[in-house]
Amino acid sequence: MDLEFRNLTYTVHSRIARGPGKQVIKGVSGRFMAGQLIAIMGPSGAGKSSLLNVISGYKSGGITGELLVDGQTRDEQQFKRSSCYITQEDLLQPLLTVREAMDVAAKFKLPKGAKIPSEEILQELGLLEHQNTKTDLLSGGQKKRLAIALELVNNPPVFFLDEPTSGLDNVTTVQCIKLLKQLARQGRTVVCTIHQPPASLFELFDQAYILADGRCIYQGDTDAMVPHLQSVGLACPRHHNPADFIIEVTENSQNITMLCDEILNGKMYKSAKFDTVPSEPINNMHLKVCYQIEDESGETEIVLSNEKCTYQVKQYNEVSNSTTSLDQMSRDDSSLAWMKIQKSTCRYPTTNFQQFSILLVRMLVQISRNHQALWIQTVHHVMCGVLVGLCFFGTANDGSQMFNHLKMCVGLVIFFAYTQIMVPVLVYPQENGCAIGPAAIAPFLGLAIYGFDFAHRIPLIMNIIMKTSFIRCGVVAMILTVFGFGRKNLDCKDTYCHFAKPDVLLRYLDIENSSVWFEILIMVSIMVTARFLCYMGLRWRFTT
Ligand SMILES: Nc1ncnc2c1ncn2[C@@H]1O[C@H](COP(=O)(O)OP(=O)(O)OP(=O)(O)O)[C@@H](O)[C@H]1O
Repeated sequence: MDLEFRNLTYTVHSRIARGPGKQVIKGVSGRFMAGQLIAIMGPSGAGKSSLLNVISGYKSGGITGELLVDGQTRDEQQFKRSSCYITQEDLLQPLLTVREAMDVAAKFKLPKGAKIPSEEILQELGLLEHQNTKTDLLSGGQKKRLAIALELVNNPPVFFLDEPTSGLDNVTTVQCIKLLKQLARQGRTVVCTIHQPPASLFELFDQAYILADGRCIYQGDTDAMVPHLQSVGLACPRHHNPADFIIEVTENSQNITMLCDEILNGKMYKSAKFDTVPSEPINNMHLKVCYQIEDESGETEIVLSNEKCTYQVKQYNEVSNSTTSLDQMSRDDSSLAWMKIQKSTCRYPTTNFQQFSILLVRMLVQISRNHQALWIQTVHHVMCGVLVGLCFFGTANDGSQMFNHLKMCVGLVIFFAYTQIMVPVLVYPQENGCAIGPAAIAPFLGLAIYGFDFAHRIPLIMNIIMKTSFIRCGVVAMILTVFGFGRKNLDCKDTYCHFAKPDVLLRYLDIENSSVWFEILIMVSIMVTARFLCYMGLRWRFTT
């Protein structure tokens, strides 16, 4: 799949300060060809990650310019399904083995019944012997290879990688880049950002795309870069790393302008291979993905390589509203075939329910293996149970202890609310946002205990606001459970116990007309609304 972009700009807007925004990518053009390993390089802050995010479709807001695939304006949805993005941090699921992680990815990405290619891919990427190792115990290089293996499950023709070598030692870095080169040689377009690679690594790349201050200062074959720099009067000293040299020259802003003008901000491509015969694709890795068509009569097999491939797709007949299976024994280019399959299926291979089930099973497996969290929960619950029991021992039926009864109900609900939040805080203290949960609960805690001693005087509007506190709903439901349902009068050892009759307490708290089920309904509604808002927030994040 050949990627192209023309006059691309990307502007970011500050969420705090108003204004025209900052242009991070400034009208660059370029093309990345199938079968090539491409390095996006440049000094820190040049816009490498931003460019990668824009051309991969990871960012879609604040962009102007044209994005093309195989010479045609691209369909963003389809392109996203034809490409993958591997982030700098390896986002691997902890507590799963390598094999399990592969199988989960395959279940997500391949239709039911399709052959799961986990073993084949692990074998090719040298991870088969580690298939029973937990992902968090892998070395940096193995993690990176697993991240690539997970994407290879559905064999997309375009790979984007953000700094794939960061945190790896020299040997592992070379292995990683050689693997990417192998993937590229099989017909994929592999684009990655990289920080000043050593000369030996730099020459492994086919194409370099160098950015400085959001502008393109070089685009072309890696081995054409030094001659190009020399031709514009910037001779790279002998034995000097060309990748370091071009970054060094960007310290002078006049050089940036001159180089940007020379390469027409990416419209020009410098090649050193006009006279050479294109190298034969290395095809020593046969990665196949089988897409099972619904009626199981035809199985589509795509071998992503520079070889031609055969495939069989179902076609939708708009006139008769039916689908017919067409034997398209095509000799198309494999990436074209990939796109056709995506077009013919027009939806994700797994239904929403299947995705939910896969995630649920994965989560349960992870919870059951998270011994630390399970121990924390067990010890925490047992200790709190014993302490609460000791504090309120022998007072359950004592009519003079009304305020202690209320304290117990409030304490238990808060205990359950905070327990759920504290486990992730204790287990993953370094995760972003883990402090937000406990902090966000504080106002609801205030609303939960507000006005217990002047319940009848709380204005209606405040009553409605208090209903938004799920902790209060929990407290009210617990009080109604303990003192409602026709509970008999409590014992009274004093001369007079005002709250010995449970009905008096419920009336005093102004909850005699509430029901446990109504409070539960409100809690469920709050839960559904919160999850819906999270879902909408995530959707919004993914579409901008
Ligand atoms: N959302 C944003 N808001 C404000 N500024 C941004 C935003 N995204 C990027 N920038 C700015 O755009 C410029 C380019 O950022 P980018 O991360 O693309 O650079 P980079 O070349 O990848 O840098 P590095 O190599 O250090 O990771 C930086 O000056 C950065 O501060």
